[in-house]
Amino acid sequence: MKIIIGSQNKAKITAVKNIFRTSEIIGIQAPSGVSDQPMSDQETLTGSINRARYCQESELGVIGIGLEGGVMQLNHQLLLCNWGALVDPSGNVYIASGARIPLPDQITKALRSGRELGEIIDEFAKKENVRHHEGTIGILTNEELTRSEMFEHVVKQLKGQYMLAKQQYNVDKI
Ligand SMILES: O=P(O)(O)OP(=O)(O)OP(=O)(O)OC[C@H]1O[C@@H](n2cnc3c(O)ncnc32)[C@H](O)[C@@H]1O
Ligand SMILES: [Mg+2]
Repeated sequence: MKIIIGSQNKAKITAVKNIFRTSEIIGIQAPSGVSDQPMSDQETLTGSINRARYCQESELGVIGIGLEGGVMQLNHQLLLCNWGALVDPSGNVYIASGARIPLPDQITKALRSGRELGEIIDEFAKKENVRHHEGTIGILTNEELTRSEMFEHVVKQLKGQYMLAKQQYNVDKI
């Protein structure tokens, strides 16, 4: 079955390809409908659902996947957060979140001044395009966990929920 991902980010596309090995998979630009830098779990989740729905509705009979990175506040601290959504050919929505990790004060301050994490982390790590490679999660975990590995966990949770629903309710036929 064809899968359309709402992003052209390499780390996101690699994650989906590594989990759905046999399907035809493409990435397209899809509007998240939220800010470029989501600042809460709710906003990040909404962005992933909007992207997944847009992709699913762009072609008949396909699966749409949206993966969205953001930050959220917990106990006066900002944490990196990630959400994913899968919309199946019948329009059912499955959601899952990824690993979370606190952001250093220096990054939190820059985010609170309105800048995007993608840009801040490049400065912090003295690298270019971190968002397409190891990601913020990779930099902050000394590369123990990369951005595409983290998204692989999210995609596994999405795929698993969808496969279970398919077995139990034959969702694609509803
Ligand atoms: O092209 P898209 O799919 O939008 O990919 P993106 O890298 O911009 O990723 P998101 O929109 O999902 O993430 C929102 C913001 O948070 C940043 N971000 C989130 N998680 C990150 C990570 O692990 N590494 C680097 N940047 C991250 C990202 O660069 C954006 O500024
Ligand atoms: Mg983005």
